[in-house]
Amino acid sequence: MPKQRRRSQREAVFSRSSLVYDGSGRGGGGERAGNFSSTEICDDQAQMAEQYSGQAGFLRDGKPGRGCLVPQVTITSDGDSREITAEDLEEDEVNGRLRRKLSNSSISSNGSSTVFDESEDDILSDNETKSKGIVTLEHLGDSVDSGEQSNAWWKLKTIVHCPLVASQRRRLPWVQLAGHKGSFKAGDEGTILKKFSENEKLCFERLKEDALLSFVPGYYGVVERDGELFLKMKDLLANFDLPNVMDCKMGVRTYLEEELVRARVKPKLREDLYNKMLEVDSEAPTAEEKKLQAVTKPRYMQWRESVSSTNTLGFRIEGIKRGETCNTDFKKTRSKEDVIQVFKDFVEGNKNIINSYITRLDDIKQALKASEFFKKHEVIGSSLLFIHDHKERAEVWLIDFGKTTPLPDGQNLDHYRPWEEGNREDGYLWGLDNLLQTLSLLARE
Ligand SMILES: O=P(O)(O)O[C@H]1[C@H](O)[C@@H](OP(=O)(O)O)[C@H](OP(=O)(O)O)[C@@H](OP(=O)(O)O)[C@H]1O
Ligand SMILES: Nc1ncnc2c1ncn2[C@@H]1O[C@H](COP(=O)(O)OP(=O)(O)O)[C@@H](O)[C@H]1O
Repeated sequence: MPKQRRRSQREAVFSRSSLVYDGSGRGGGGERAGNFSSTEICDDQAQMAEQYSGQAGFLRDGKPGRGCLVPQVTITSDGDSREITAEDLEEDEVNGRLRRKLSNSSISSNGSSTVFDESEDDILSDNETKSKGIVTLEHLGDSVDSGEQSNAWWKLKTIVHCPLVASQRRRLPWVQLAGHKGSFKAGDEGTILKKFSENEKLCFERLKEDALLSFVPGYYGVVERDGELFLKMKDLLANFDLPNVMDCKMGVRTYLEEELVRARVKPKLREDLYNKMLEVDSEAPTAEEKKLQAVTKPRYMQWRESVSSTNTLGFRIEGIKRGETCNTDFKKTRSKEDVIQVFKDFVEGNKNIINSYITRLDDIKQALKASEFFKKHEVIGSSLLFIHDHKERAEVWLIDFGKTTPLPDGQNLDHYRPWEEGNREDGYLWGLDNLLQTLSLLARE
């Protein structure tokens, strides 16, 4: 059946369905629950199921967790839809600057890749599918330094026979463990260009004066290439020799509250996300979703959070490049034990590297606590990028501020409190504590 027709049929079915918050915890973030307080990482599934069913939010450090329900956007055949209000629409406008980020679509990203299995077409295409790991960045020939317009992007790969300086050659190929394929281009020496997002640009600008400055990639402004805008930033891999890289997405929530509202107000059924869900677990979609062959984005994101360690630990592993192999198949890496094993493999049991990572994460924690930026922003979908090499050099950086959004004047987050819709908490520091605790366990093994 033609794609277009399939879509309109789905929409017809969907208009009779509704998006409701059922609070049941079915298939989504129901495991992220409250009324729990512990100094331990919470990864015991039975305990989780018992204590958290249908609720959200938990704390460590002995603070009492406040129970709250995870607002879900699942599809049911009957129930009430929320009406669109003028306020909703206004909010939609205000948040329009995030639209580019929110309207990206992607397809599957499971499995691993090596330097050699990225097809030419994939490399050349700019269709914003998900990146699988090792990619070859397009490069803008000579004018990349100047900030001037250029005629066309070329791929570095196509010019490897030309006399390149060593650092350019070493940067081939580049590593992109998460995000959308085609989002990055090669910049001049030691820099990369990321597709422009107004929101991310504002974050980089605000971070210039902030305590976090030395933990985020150097930012060198907006550049235009071939009619497209990019954010120019430091390539964190540039000074490493054959770096090993890990991307850890931070926080207990990976979608903006705005996305939840949008999905209620103007539900968009996504076949690509349904298919990504099926690839991981054919039983995950509800009967209704199976009928529709589609899910909403928040439903997909909540499900991703529940099957990975996002809900239970406040962070999850997105991808790893070790040696010449990339692996982005960590969607079901959920328990503390599994996470420890992945870290152990990543550093090949090297305690010096683990200890360097712990020291750096401790510094990051102190900087986060001192940061005015952090206090005043909801940090969603941001990652910690771990990089080390065979010389035992090890660094951690904060990356991806595409969905980091400022709070209204006067509102602050503590990044520990459980999330309830409206409070905009992200669980970042709770996740960081769990990450530190996980690495400490590994260091003591
Ligand atoms: O990791 P998988 O399971 O593939 O899911 C992806 C990631 O969550 C992306 O976040 P990130 O870019 O941080 O990796 C997200 O992009 P957003 O950041 O735009 O939300 C994608 O949303 P869509 O692009 O809407 O599909 C979503 O499909
Ligand atoms: N400054 C950087 N230096 C080196 N690698 C980076 C840098 N920024 C991003 N990356 C790589 O690109 C991937 C995706 O980056 P990210 O900013 O999260 O993109 P997106 O906004 O599309 O999700 C990361 O997992 C990492 O591998």
